[in-house]
Amino acid sequence: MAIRLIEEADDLELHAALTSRSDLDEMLGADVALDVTHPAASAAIVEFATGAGIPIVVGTSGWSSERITEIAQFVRGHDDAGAVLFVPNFSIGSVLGSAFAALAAPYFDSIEIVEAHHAGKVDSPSGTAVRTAELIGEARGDAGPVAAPHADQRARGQLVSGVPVHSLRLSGVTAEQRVIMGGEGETLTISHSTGSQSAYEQGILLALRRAPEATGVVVGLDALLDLGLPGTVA
Ligand SMILES: NC(=O)C1=CN([C@@H]2O[C@H](COP(=O)(O)OP(=O)(O)OC[C@H]3O[C@@H](n4cnc5c(N)ncnc54)[C@H](OP(=O)(O)O)[C@@H]3O)[C@@H](O)[C@H]2O)C=CC1
Ligand SMILES: O=C(O)C1=N[C@H](C(=O)O)C[C@H](O)C1
Repeated sequence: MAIRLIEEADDLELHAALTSRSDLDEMLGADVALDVTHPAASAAIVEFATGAGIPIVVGTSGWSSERITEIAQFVRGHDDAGAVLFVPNFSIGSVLGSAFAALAAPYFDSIEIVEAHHAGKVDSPSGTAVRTAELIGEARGDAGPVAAPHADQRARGQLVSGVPVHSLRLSGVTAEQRVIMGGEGETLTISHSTGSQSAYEQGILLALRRAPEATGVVVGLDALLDLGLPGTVA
């Protein structure tokens, strides 16, 4: 789908389309790279691109904030390193859903995330859920950590920034996320469903067009949408 988008866009030209059997050197000469591969392959691809001074858009999931910080340190330490734009989710609706969750987070002490993906997804929790939980953690500030009672029990999910995340892997699903918040006598649910991969098209094109002018390491399409969320890794 990414290849088709690039080929169809008047202002973009496909330099090379790599597979798992390609030599990363095929990237050389490109103005921008797009990594949508596999969590086990992504680190080497990103390191190659930044080392070669090629700005890269990373859609591949499975990146921890620790690894992103390491990449940010490398980029900061090398003037000629290519910028890295990590995009946990290319869907505008998903990005807005995460932003709305961050906005509401200080007002609800109980917050949990339930994400569902197709059965072929190899990593969990999803990159989107990790990003959403991190935004919630940051947004809470003085409100302190989310209440996550009995979180030591396995069925209570995996804590990300103190937020329990529950992952479902189901046939018949593309990608879904619900952020459920509990307060005094009420709950608020922020829900997003990806019905088709076409949801990613607008975000992929936006990221590819903006990456060449990016500097350092940027996390989240929200940074390009001027939503005012934390996105630039200092
Ligand atoms: N940010 C976002 O909005 C989205 C992110 N994703 C993420 O993108 C990633 C890919 O997802 P999906 O497209 O469903 O996965 P697929 O398994 O369908 O496709 C992965 C592709 O990556 C290629 N590939 C694997 N390893 C390498 C490598 N070392 N070098 C070059 N190419 C490689 C594979 O090629 P080959 O055929 O040779 O194996 C294959 O074409 C996942 O991490 C997923 O979570 C997915 C959707 C949206
Ligand atoms: O594997 C997928 O399909 C997706 N992965 C990304 C993630 O981990 O959040 C983005 C989207 O949810 C689709």
